[in-house]
Amino acid sequence: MILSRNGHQNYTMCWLSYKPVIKEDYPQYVEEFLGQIILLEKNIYFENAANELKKALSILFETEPKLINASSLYVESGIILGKVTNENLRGFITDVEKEAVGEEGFIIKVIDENKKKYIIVASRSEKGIIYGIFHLISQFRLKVKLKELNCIENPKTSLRIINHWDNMDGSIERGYAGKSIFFANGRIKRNYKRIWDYARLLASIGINGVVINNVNVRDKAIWLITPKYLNDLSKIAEVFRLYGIKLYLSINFASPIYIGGLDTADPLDKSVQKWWKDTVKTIYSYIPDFGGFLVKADSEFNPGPYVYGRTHADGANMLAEALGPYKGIVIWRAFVYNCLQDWRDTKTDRAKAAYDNFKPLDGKFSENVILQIKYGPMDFQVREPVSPLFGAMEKTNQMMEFQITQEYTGQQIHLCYLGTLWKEILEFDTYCKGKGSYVKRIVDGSLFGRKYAGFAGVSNIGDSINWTGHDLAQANLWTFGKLAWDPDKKIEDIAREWTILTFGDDKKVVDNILWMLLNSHTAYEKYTTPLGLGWMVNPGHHYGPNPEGYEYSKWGTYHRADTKAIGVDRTSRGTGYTLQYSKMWQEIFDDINKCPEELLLFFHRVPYDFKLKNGKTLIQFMYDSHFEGVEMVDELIEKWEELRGKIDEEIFNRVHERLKMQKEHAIEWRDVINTYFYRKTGIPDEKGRVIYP
Ligand SMILES: CO[C@H]1[C@H](O)[C@@H](O)[C@H](O)O[C@@H]1C(=O)O
Repeated sequence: MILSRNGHQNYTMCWLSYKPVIKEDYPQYVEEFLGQIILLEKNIYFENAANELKKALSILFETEPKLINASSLYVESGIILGKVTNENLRGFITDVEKEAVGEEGFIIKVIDENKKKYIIVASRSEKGIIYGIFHLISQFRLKVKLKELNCIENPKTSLRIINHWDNMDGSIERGYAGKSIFFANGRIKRNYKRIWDYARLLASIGINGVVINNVNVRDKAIWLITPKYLNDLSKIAEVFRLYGIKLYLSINFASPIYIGGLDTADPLDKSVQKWWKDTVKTIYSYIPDFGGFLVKADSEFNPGPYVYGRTHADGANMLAEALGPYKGIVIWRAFVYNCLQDWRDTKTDRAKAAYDNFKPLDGKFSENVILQIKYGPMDFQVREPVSPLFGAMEKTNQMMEFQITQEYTGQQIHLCYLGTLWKEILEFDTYCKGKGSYVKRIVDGSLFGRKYAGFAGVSNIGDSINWTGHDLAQANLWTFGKLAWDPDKKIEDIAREWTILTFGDDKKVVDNILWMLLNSHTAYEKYTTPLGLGWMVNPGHHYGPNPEGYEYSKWGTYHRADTKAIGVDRTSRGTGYTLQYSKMWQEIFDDINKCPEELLLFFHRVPYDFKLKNGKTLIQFMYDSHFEGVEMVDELIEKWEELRGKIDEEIFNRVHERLKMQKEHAIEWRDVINTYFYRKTGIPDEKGRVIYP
């Protein structure tokens, strides 16, 4: 539902757009249990959670539940909010249950006795209660039965952070949903209402941290860590805090030079160390629960410790020491590679860079440093193997970096649901400690017993009416949060829940949208760069096909197609990239017949007449894949058109428009890529379809 244009709110609330439930559909517990909200704790976090609940109930069930601040339980029914340790809950929550609720977790427990009818939502701390309340609200909306409300939930990961690549002029690097909600014209915006609603959206999916500025920290953004901006930042932090979310900032490693007037940023220099300590102290005087720094160092022209002949551990640990006393953390990105390569150099392999730079530093990072690693070794392509760093650094805290914004996956013009890909990544078994060494167990910290671990997602939101440009791209944000909370959750369930909460539970609506989501990544992969090929995009903005767009440039992303073969030999006989994996995967990836086919061209140089598993030649597979991909877009459009009249008209039309653009651009991909291969090889399509000469 779009809210008033001339009024206050000109944006939707995505999956939090509550609609009244029709009376006949009211669950039987509405009358008996939802008459009042009983607040057992007196603090703003619990009060805020109670207000969220009250607001939701009043829309969903047209009730006006009374809000009772109580120090004892004198009423006989209602929803109770309290801490698990609250005296009044003794007798209702067992010791075992109490123990099972962690720092950010919650329990929902139904008491259905003769005289007592309670739904208890209890958390250990101020942080967990908002998660519990949002969970309960969504259970109501999903029409979950009374008995099934009982649950204990704890996030499996400690860090669930959104990374904004927002610049202070209001632009967003790789943003496809409008302008920044945080910055404009070199200043911090004061639109707390939108930030408030953003905090609500994030808390409802379990996010607990947000980095609001771009990792490329330039110009004015370098000064965000100074009193010039800290006052305004503290206001933003205050809004987020209410929803259990900590504020983090990206920093420029050379700040001591830019801001401090020093002539070095050498991490081992005493004056540099002191400068950072003073700066951090000032930050915490404004924002007492400041999360910490995110750092892109020695990467794509950003300064870093290499400039001074120091290691990344030297750099990260210096900052960690400054932040440590305040429980702050340093999130250090592993996206470090040579971006001044020469295409004639076939020895350097960009895929090897992260491992080569960081593996030797395992065990050298301080306790409050976390290495943030992109899911694959290159750069968020439609398909890449899992980065070999996962599993290779037993003594280092690690985080998974996913790109929610669709830089290489259709820029929110194309529907490309990323949950299916992310799930595959998380389920990958690295074998680093034998069978069962899943990526999800590395990034939740359990495999190596790390306290700090988790997920970072590059934001796909902006100030557009629906936050994400493409309405269905909201599903990517939702899914990121849900997977970060619990990487074991089934992806179909995550997608289904989003669909119902966003569009209602009409069977056709749910079936069709679910099909669209779950098949869209496959479609995109088929009509763009299948088999692990990747890239082939227009340089700079990265939208649309350009087979040799990056082929002779400095960025090191070559596919090296000639008239006979395509792909890079990354086996132990080639660049040696496969040697970065555990023995078992080395052998599989090394062998062209065992290598998972969807990654074939990532690992191997393959002749066009090579026979794939289904008997097709590589070239014929390429042609077929591109035609099939476009046909799948036709199906996406069909599925959507069947929902006309069942979906809010404005949203329907917006998505419809984008799907039509997707079709047009998918055709362009198909024709440009197929033509490229036809020209290279001279081999015609055996089905005789039109491939442009
Ligand atoms: C923020 O810079 C981005 C850059 O825009 C993007 O094209 C590249 O993929 O990755 C960089 C990174 O992840 O640092």
